[in-house]
Amino acid sequence: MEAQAVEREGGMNGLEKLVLREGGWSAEVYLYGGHVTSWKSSQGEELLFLSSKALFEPPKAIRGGIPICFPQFSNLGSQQGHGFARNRLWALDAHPQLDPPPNATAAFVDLILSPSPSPSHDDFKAYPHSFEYRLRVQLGPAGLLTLTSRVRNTNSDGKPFSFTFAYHTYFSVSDISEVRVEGLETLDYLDNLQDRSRFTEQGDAITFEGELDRIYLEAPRKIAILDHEKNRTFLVVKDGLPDAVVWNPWDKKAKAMSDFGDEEYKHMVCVEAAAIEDPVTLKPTEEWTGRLQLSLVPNTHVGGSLDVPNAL
Ligand SMILES: O=P(O)(O)OC[C@H]1O[C@@H](O)[C@H](O)[C@@H](O)[C@@H]1O
Repeated sequence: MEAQAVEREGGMNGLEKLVLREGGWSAEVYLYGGHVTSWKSSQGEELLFLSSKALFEPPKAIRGGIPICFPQFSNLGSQQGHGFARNRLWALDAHPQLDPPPNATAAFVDLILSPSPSPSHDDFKAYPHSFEYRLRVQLGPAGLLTLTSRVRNTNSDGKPFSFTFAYHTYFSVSDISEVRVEGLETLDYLDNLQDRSRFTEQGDAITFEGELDRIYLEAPRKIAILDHEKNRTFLVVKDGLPDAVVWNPWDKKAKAMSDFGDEEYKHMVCVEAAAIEDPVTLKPTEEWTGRLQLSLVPNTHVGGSLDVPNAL
């Protein structure tokens, strides 16, 4: 369903996108991947990182914005890396099952990942389950960007299924060496650069001096990304998503990625709200909801009094 402040436009390479506008802010969502590629402040400043080399060429995932990793995070299973949702064409959801937001000024769009394909389709062979995946992207007052994912098991064979998941958000930052991620201190993490061995975070914040690729376990609901140079903080609020991934490829890996500029690692950081260590398991008719809320606040530490909208 499209609210009034939403327009359908042609995007890169003829791929369709939806543009949400609210109070001078805007966000863009491609049907390809159900992928948010832009979130701009009322000053017109882009807040998400999108690579200048992003391809917008199916079946390659778009490098930047907010890819959706489903039904598998990374290579944790037999699926393609980060699952198939980010490189499928989603559709507008004609029958959204969420009520319109109570705030009448919010712009929102409801998408659905095409219902499970026939048994002969490669996706079904890789993930032989019937599901409905509905995504609402909403832009509210003061630019609050909310992504709500709802996955329902529609298997008629009585079988449960499991998945891992991440909102793989790429944030735009002025200079990665000046960035602090707060809220993950003292947590256990799995280090993707060391065979996912388990460690405990020792620092009082995460800072970046080289490649970093970690899955923080049972992370708190709020995580802050402080950008000193810009004097601003991104606030990530997650519900239904216990874990958090922090990733920066740094110079060597940046050079090895064909859809990423050699120097672009300096201006991005991924902080991903995720469900990884304990996969989500749904019995038939059961539904899971995972919600991500992004907002921008003046430089604030995560312990401070931040205005966080209600939980699920
Ligand atoms: O290149 P991809 O498939 O988009 O993945 C990018 C990165 O995604 C992160 O979530 C992973 O932790 C990294 O290991 C990975 O390199």
